[in-house]
Amino acid sequence: MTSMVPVSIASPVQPYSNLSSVKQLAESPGLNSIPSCYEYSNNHTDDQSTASDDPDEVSIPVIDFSLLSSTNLDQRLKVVQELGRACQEWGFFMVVNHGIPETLMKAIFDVSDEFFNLPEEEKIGYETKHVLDPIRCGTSFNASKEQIFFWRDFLKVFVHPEFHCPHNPKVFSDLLMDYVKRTRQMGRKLIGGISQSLGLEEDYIEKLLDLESGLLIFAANYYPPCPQPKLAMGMPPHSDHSLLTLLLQNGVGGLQIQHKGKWVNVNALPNSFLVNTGDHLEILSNGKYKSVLHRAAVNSEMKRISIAVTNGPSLDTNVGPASPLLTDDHGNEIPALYTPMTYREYLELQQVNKLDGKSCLDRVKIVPPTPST
Ligand SMILES: O=C(O)CCC(=O)C(=O)O
Ligand SMILES: [Fe+2]
Repeated sequence: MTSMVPVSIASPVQPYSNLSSVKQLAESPGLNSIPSCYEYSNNHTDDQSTASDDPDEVSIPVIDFSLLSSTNLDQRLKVVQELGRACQEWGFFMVVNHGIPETLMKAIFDVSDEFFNLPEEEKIGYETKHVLDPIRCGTSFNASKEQIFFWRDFLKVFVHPEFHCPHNPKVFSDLLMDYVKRTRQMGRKLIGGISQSLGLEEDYIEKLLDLESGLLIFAANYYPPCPQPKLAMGMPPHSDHSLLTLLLQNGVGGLQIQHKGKWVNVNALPNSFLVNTGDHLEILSNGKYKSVLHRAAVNSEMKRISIAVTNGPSLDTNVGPASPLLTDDHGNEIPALYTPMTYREYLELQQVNKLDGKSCLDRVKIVPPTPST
């Protein structure tokens, strides 16, 4: 069997292959410190607070999903307002009463875990080459571009409008299809509520961004136990490219979001979904609903798996701020703050750069001219 350990422990900085897994490194016998190329905290002094700080845990807004289908209009209006507030004040909320069976949620974790446990040789076929390849497997974020690696392996699969799935484990495909069908419905309903919270028709975003052919990416993140968790980082501060991301974690915390300029820990109620706003909602809402910065810390005790489904526009829809949001109540024009771009172009732009805060979104932001004096 060929060795796929990314770096030798004796000589840490070695040519690195995208295929290598940090899982295999973490399982090397006697590993009690991390190679220097994983020392995030020592190399990001510009990131004012690093994972070595211990952020507070906060209560994030909770949305009762069942109320979005309520026939009681007052109840529905109330939950739409709550959704709008959660998007505007947090960019993050927890969804309960979503109707997705607990057994399916558990099965998705188990099958993802099984995938990461496949021999490295088997995962080679899914080496990450191009951001638009429908099945990609790798480590860190974009290991060919990074000097400091993240303590994370990943699998990313395009599951809509075309459904893809690795051949192994054998049960993956049926489970994933069911999971995607249900999370897609949930995402569309939430986006409908968010559309209304912006004062638009419920199906406005759906139609404008052609969500019938919207791109959904299933991402499983695997963070093995790390001998020096305060030095390493599972995923650095970033915003998601999506409209909305639906996230689950295997009961092990680690997700942190930036709220009012401070990093805070978020933990989900059992069987709830964590939902965050992405860059395309920020663009569409002309900056009203900002995408939220988040990151994943690691720990020394337990492996952590998170499962994200990103809900995005169709790849070829040009997305810019929604035109009804560019006029105020008095009919005055509001300047568009983002340059329209297709989702395809946006994904390619993100991939050629390092994952770095909101740097991709910054490239489509329009800087207003400074008033001449
Ligand atoms: O593991 C987590 O909690 C965060 C994952 C994440 O941010 C992502 O997949 O984009
Ligand atoms: Fe993310």
